[in-house]
Amino acid sequence: SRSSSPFPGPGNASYEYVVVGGGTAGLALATRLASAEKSVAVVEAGGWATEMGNMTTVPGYAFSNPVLAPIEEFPPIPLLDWELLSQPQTGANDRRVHYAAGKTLGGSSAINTMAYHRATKQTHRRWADIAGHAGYTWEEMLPFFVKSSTLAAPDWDKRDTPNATFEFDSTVFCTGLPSCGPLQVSYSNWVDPTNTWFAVALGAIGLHPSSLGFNSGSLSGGAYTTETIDPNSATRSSSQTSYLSWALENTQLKVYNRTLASRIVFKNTKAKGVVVILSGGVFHSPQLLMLSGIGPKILLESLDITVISDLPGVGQNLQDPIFFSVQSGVTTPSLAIELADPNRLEPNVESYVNNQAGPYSYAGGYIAFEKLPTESRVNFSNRTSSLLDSLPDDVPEIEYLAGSFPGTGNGVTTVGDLSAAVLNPFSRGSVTISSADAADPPVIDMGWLTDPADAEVAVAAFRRLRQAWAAGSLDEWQVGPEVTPGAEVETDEQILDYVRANVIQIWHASATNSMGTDPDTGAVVDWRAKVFGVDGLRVVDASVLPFALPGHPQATIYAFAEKIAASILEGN
Ligand SMILES: Cc1cc2nc3c(=O)[nH]c(=O)nc-3n(C[C@H](O)[C@H](O)[C@H](O)COP(=O)(O)OP(=O)(O)OC[C@H]3O[C@@H](n4cnc5c(N)ncnc54)[C@H](O)[C@@H]3O)c2cc1C
Repeated sequence: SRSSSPFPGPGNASYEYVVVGGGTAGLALATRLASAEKSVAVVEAGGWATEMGNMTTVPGYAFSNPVLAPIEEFPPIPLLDWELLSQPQTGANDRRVHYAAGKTLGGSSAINTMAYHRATKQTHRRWADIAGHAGYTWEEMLPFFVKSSTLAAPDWDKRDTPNATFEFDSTVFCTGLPSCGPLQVSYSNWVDPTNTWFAVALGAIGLHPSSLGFNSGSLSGGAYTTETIDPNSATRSSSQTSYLSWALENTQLKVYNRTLASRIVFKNTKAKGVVVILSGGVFHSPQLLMLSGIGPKILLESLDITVISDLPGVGQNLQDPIFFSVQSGVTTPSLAIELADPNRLEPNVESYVNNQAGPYSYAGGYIAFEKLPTESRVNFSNRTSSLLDSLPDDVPEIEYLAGSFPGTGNGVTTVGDLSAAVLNPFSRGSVTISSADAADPPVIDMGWLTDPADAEVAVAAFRRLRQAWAAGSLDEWQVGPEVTPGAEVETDEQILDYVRANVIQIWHASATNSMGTDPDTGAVVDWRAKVFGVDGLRVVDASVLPFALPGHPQATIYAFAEKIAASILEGN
């Protein structure tokens, strides 16, 4: 761990490649370019995540990190987080939401909740069609998923949960070879007992365990997820601990951290330096483009910013999957109880430190995906049905997640939480700027539930959650009536009110600089991630995904960074 940068300030140094943003994609890409003996500098606004002690390294803390607070009065954590606050969400009772975004080397990979899985085969087909390039098909992307990661099989002894064993597909990974990728992917060395129950409950409503897991191009049914956890130390694997650590030992990569990039400098329409690769993430990359004169002309002119390229799509098309839950009291042991009980502290710390196991080694467990069944769709409007029908066949509509929290009294020691995420939002948000100063935060509107189709899908998903709770398999374990929202919330209208009042983000916002073929239709970058209308500038991060990926995006963002690095090195 380091407490300060080993590198001097930028001065007049020059590089072949400058990567702006040392986050998930940025460090993966910079490492690959540096390992090919290119001169590369990374400019990162944040410092080192270890300045917050072990908050970001211990998997068991991933869900209790205060950075997750999605509320207007959130606790500031400037060493990790950009402290972004959204615009009032008109579709969610005008709430303003704190939206965590990693401000540290590693970016959001240093604060995320570590679930690792890939998208579906037809998601990649859709991406290839929109990008106008076959390089985004599953077959073409798989080598980059493999190149970025190393899989460790579950350690069944440490997991020690006989009813949570499963099959998985290791053929889509590199396992244990020296040439495997730096990102460590494994299964937690502990299982939250509540998850084993939820797996049964989801099975009872038709979401059966997948024998492949979620890394083989299919997202259907349930599985214990792979996580970005280093299996040897049971600590977080981020782009900093994996790629950057290696690069600092083995390449000439320069890192300028605690350095805020305020704009990209152009000579005519050519970015100064050989190539600038912008990797500031879904909110800051569009902000930096606009500050640099790339974006909607009318807006830029209104802020006295010289227009370099009039690209109306910059900051538009934001897609942000939402989620909400149904909760009941439960009687099983749980992560929440383990971490809250002072009597369990010593044995749990001992198990973690000496054996890399126990609750502190755990981040996330069982998740499930589905297209809503026919009976859930009967009340959909024709418009909603046809929007959903326009998605590829293998793209799930809903993700289910399980969790637990300390109890609420009245004999309830643990609250079991079943959540649903609406994966393909038809609502659109935006990122814009209110000044020409990089020190002012970007203006973020996620657009939650502003499209009625999302509201219909959310109500249907909510009813599926209740079906899972009611499926019978949870009876011996569930205590009392539903805690949240409670049985009085019954009609579609009441359910939607509850959703609007309580929905939060799952931190997977994307597509604010969408990839495509035609800037007139809102595309910002081409298939090589090159920005339209200028030279020497690419954007490589979650902002250029053409749409919200089904489920958790980090696996794809690493693979995408690998793909663009390879493409640059091939001269594309
Ligand atoms: C709380 C949370 C939980 C999540 N959980 C999961 C999960 O479990 N699984 C999953 O797959 N995905 C998860 N995600 C999503 C995933 O982590 C992100 O989509 C992904 O990490 C984004 O990568 P990126 O490269 O686009 O941006 P980031 O990793 O955010 O990197 C952007 C970097 O740019 C830097 N930067 C920005 N502006 C400037 C500037 N002006 N000057 C210098 N530097 C700048 C930032 O400090 C940051 O380091 C989660 C995200 C969050 C926030």
